[in-house]
Amino acid sequence: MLLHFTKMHGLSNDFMVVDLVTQRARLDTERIQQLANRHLGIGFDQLLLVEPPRDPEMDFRYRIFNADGHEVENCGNGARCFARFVRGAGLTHKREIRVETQAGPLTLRVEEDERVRVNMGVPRFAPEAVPFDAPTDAPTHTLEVDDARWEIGVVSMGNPHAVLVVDDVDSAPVARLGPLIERHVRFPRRVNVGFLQVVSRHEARLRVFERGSGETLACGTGACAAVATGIRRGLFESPVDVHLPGGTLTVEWPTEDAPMVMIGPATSVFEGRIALP
Ligand SMILES: N[C@H](CCC[C@H](N)C(=O)O)C(=O)O
Repeated sequence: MLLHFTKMHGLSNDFMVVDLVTQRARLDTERIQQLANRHLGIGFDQLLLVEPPRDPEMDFRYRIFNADGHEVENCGNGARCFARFVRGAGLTHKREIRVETQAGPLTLRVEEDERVRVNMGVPRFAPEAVPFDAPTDAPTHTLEVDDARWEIGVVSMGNPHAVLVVDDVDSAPVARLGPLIERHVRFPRRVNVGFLQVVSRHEARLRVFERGSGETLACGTGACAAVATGIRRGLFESPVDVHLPGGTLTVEWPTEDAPMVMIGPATSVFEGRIALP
């Protein structure tokens, strides 16, 4: 069978988007790994599946798979691409779109300028919500990695994030520390790892070593995690512009019990078809 897909990106975090409302396909872990391969397949950081909702209150079901083929709870850059995809594909004409994810409901709003505003929900710091092995939800935790002790912020944006503050993201040990923290024993479901440089109270630079995909050029939930842990550590005030290698996201979090809002672009690159056995 021929599977139709659209290649998209959010600040260079790239996705294969598949409409499973009007198509049928079974994509198992091995097949997703093959499709993610940048030499032998299509190549992407994540696969996004558009499915009919199970909850009648929702417009769509939004499923996310990392390049390693495993399904995950949330993807912020993907949510923006999802919103623009379903409108571009004529699956909805709404500007405010409600989607169900593994992490719960998300509200996506396509603005007049085609940027997308995503209500990312309330960040959760309780260790059991991440999950993370720690006695309390303190603003920072000490993690022993590579014979050194690192102070990290830990938060769930639906998916797990650990955030380290560094002096300069350009020289941060992303390639060395990223994989070690991603698979650290205290994170039973692994973790996304953010390397955060504080520029001012309203500005940050960030690189993210993503769980299941490696370093990406942008990470939406990572930007939210950096702001959430940063505000809790007294480093930022809302709103915060987060500069990632692929571009800038604006993150708003007016009070600790309020939902976090992320605003940014979403871009379609090409449409394609690929033969599946
Ligand atoms: N690697 C993430 C999923 C994709 C998140 C990222 N691409 C974003 O924009 O939020 C995880 O395993 O939780």
